Order: sequence, then C-alpha cells, then structure tokens
Amino acid sequence: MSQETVRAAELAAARTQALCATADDLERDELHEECGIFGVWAPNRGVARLTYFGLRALQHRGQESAGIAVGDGGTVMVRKDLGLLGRVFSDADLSALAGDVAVGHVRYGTAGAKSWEAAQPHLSTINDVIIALAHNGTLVNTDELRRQLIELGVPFLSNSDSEVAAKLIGYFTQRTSHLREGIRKTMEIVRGGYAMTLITEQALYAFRDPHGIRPLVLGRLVDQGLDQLDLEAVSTLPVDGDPAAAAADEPVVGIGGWVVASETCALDIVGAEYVRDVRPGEILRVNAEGLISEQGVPAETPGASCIFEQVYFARPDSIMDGKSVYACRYDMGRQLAIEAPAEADLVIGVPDSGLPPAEGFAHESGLRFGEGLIKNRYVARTFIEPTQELRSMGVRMKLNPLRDTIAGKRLVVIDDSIVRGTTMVQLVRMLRQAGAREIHVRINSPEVIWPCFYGIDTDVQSQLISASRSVDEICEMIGADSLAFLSMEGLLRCMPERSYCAACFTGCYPVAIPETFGREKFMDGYRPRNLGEDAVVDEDAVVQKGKDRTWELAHQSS
Ligand SMILES: O=P(O)(O)OC[C@H]1O[C@H](OP(=O)(O)OP(=O)(O)O)[C@H](O)[C@@H]1O
Ligand SMILES: NC(=O)CC[C@H](N)C(=O)O
Ligand code: SF4
Ligand SMILES: [Mg+2]
Repeated sequence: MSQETVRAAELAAARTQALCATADDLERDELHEECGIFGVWAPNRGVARLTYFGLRALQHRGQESAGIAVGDGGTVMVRKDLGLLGRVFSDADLSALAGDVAVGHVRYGTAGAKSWEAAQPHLSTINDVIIALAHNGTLVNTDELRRQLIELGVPFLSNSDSEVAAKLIGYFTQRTSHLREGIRKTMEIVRGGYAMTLITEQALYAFRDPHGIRPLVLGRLVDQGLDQLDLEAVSTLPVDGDPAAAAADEPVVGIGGWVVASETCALDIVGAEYVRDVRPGEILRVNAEGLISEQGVPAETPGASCIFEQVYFARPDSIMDGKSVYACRYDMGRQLAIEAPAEADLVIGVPDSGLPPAEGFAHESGLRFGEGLIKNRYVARTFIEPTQELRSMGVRMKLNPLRDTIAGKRLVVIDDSIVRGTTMVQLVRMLRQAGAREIHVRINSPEVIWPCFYGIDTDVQSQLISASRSVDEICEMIGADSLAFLSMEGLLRCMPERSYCAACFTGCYPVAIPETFGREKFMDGYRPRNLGEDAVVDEDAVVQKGKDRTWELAHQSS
C-alpha cells in the first residue's frame, strides 16, 4: 500500500468515526419511517427461521433494529439487537430459538430512543402472563397511559409507545384472566396507528387499529398433501363484534400453519398463501385448536389505510387492498403524464420507488423510458439518515447518473415524493453535471405538507419543504426547469377503491392527536382540525370487567 493510500485510508477512517459520533450524539431530527412485523404459528416448521426469512422481505421497512421471539409451549424467548437482521442473527441464534410460534420485528423508531430496550419484540411479564409483542405504527396517547401504569407498579425499560401497549395488554390480561380480553381492552384505550402481532408460550395473536391505518395480512402455510382448508370459510370468519357468534363458529383447522405480516412479499418468501387482510379492529388468535376471529373493537367507517404505503413504503411486489403496489405506482405515473406533461427526450425514474411511475409516465406520454440513475444497492434508504450532512452524502453514495444516457438530453425525472428535498436538490445537481440539457421533475404524489403521527412520524412540519414554499419556489430551490406534483384526485384514481388516510397531504387526520403529543409539531398558523384529549386508564372499568365473567364463559371453548 502506498503512503498516499495509507494516509487516505486513515483520513477516511477518521471521517467515518466523526460521522458516527455525530449521528449518535445529535438529537435525531429526521423523518422517521416504518416498521415491519411478522408472526407465525407452525409446529415443527422451524418458526424462528421462517420469521427470519419473513423479516428479510420486510427489511426495507426498518433497519434500526431487529428481533425475534419464540414460544415453545413452556416459555417465551427473545433475541433482539440494533442493526440489520443479518447482523443480529447468526445461524446458531436461529437454531437456539426453538418453538412452535414466533413473532418478529424490524424497526425504525418513531417513539422512544434508538436503543436495545426500545427494540422489539417487547416482552411483558406480569405475574404468570408472558407475551412478546411486535408493533408497526405509532400510538399517540401513551404518555399519560405510561404514567398511570408506572403508578400502578408496572415497570418500564424504554420510552417506546409499543412497550406501553405490551404492558397494558399484560396488565389487563392479568386482571381479566383472558388474553383476548386484555387485547380488546387495550384496543379500546390506545389511539393511533397500529398493526400488532404477539405471542404467548403457545399462541399467536394479531390485531389492527379500528381505522386500519397500518397494513397487516393473513396467510397460510399448507403442509404437503394437507391442502384441505376452505379459504371461503376463513374469509367469512365472524367479525360482527358479537363474541357469542365468534364462539359459536368452529375454529378453522387442518393446515400447516398461519402467518401474519406487514406485506404480502413476506408471505411469498416463506411459501405462504395470502388469505386476506386482517380487518380493522379485528383480533385473530391461532393455537393448536385452529384460528379464530373476533371483532375486538368496532371498525371505524370510513377506514383510513395509509395511502403512503402505495406511494413509497411498500415493496412493489406486494399486493395491497387487492392491487399490486407496482401497478399502482405505474398508474400514478400515467396519471401524472396526463396532468403534467413535459416536452422531453427521455423519462427516468429515481430508483427504487420512482421506477414504476417513470415507466407509466413514459407509456402514457409516448416518450422513451430509460435508466438514467444507477443505485448502489448496499446503501440504505436516505429518508432516514440522522443528520442533513449524512443524508446528502447518502444520496451521492446511493445514486450515480449514467452519463452516456443523459448527456445532452431533455429529461423527465420521476420520484415518488419530495419530503425534505434532500434527494432532489442533490440529484438535479448531479444530473446537470452529467450533461442533462433540461430537467423536468415530476412527483407521483401530492405535496407533503403535514407531519404524520401514525407510524412514520415525519415529526415537525417545518422540516417539510412543501410546508413553507410554493411549487415555483421549490422548483427554483432544487434547480429544475419545471416541477409538478400529482393531484390528490389523480392519486386516488390510481388506488384501489376504499377510503384512505392522506393526512400528510391534506392535514385531515383520521385519529385525533392529543394536544400534548402534537402541540409543538405544527408551524405557526397551521393547526389540524382534530387535536384531542389524552385518554386515561379507567380503573373502575377494569375492575368491573374482572367481575363480569360473561365474556369468558362465552369463550370457554376457545
Ligand atoms: O425529499 P427527501 O427528504 O429526500 O425524501 C424523499 C425521498 O426519500 C425517499 O427515498 P429513499 O432514498 O428514502 O428510499 P428509496 O430508495 O426507496 O426511494 C423517496 O423515495 C424520495 O426519493
Ligand atoms: N415505525 C414504526 O412502526 C415504529 C413502531 C414503534 N412506534 C416504535 O417506535 O418502535
Ligand atoms: S399521515 Fe401520511 S404517512 Fe401517515 S398514515 Fe396518513 S397517509 Fe400514511
Ligand atoms: Mg427515493
């Protein structure tokens, strides 16, 4: 190694160390992201390994920490740590996690620190009730609930909202002697976006918030030669909120196992067949007796699935609400070409999520589609880097223009969203340096103006480039020749027919945000319509529930 190379290596190492220190030390001001959850009940099928593969398919939803918990009939074991899945689990770790039921999580924290304690699954051990819980979403009213639980003597390891849910479930279950009742009671009291799955020593549970904000799908593993499940029966499992009706129905039995996951791509990877979405407000339980469903809390109408899943979060090979994410994004590009055409020679997409809409734009406009940017697949999503400097560096490390393709060309550049503007500012500069003659930026979603509180936590409104600037101002700032966003109506036209949360575009929040949670997050002059009050644990109601045995009697067979 030459003297210069050694020196360069030393400098690079010093710079990396400095950047790491900055990332750790600085208050995290970034836009946070998503989480991925996976649960499986499948005796004798190596559930830890299945969960590992399921989480691998969901790694794009969270790269901060990873964890798997396994129930072996006698106890629940959990292994979790900071970092990517492949770093957290060795083959030996997976072999050590033997059992019949498992739950796993990949995390981007939206509440609580980036710490081992806040990594999931969260264990809750209150007396003889042991559960491990994985959560995607954000609960907006846990501050007060945590305070009350602490007063009731419940210990906490982290300041994560998900740990509050785990402890609430444990607390209510202990009092009502029935886990589904503990979950139901918790669903009644927590507010926000949640898709959750949890395990006990021998059972798997899954449930979803009453608006259905965060996605959760149910799949089945079929043993060879045992494909005797009636899919019709599963999709019509009782969900009318009447516990007696649920008890009257026979559990669905006779398959190799059941899987729940944030996205269908995680079912595909473990060879599970998609059955249906877990319904808003529904609780599923799987154990040796089979699968049963109960409407834990009434579903809110209209529902409010997160529209941003289709725009950015979900993998293009997942199916959401019956339509492939790829097809949705493709259609958004077509619609964008109708709404905001451009005179150009070539359409390019910003990898990854900008590629399908770029193809759609090219198809609709008759322009040529080409690859103009090459992505380094080993650099994670820049959306979530902890400092502005790292985020900017992240864009350069991740994307590199193909000079031969773009030099001298008038380009249409498609990306799914502009949030802070970090990506586009860098990108337009890079494309100009590579010789692009004109750059027309087209975005296949509306402007992100409002923070999200339901699992993305775009945190403070002032970070959002569109919150304080007009489209023309943003165009000038990013240095493009023209800029246009897809309209809200146009976006909805591409989505499967149903109702959505689109609060980050519209400011219409489907779930009220407690004053204490949202007060500081909005810019002066911006105030969403539904700031709400904090919820409290109603001690009397819990005691009453404990005395009222009718629910348990109705469920004795379950
Ligand atoms: O305006 P910004 O604050 O830069 O955020 C918007 C960008 O962030 C996302 O990409 P990201 O790099 O996170 O992931 P991707 O590779 O999946 O597109 C999104 O697709 C936009 O490109
Ligand atoms: N992004 C998420 O879904 C995060 C889940 C949970 N709120 C946490 O911070 O761990
Ligand atoms: S505010 Fe936006 S990102 Fe958050 S849940 Fe609603 S649509 Fe999704
Ligand atoms: Mg991107």
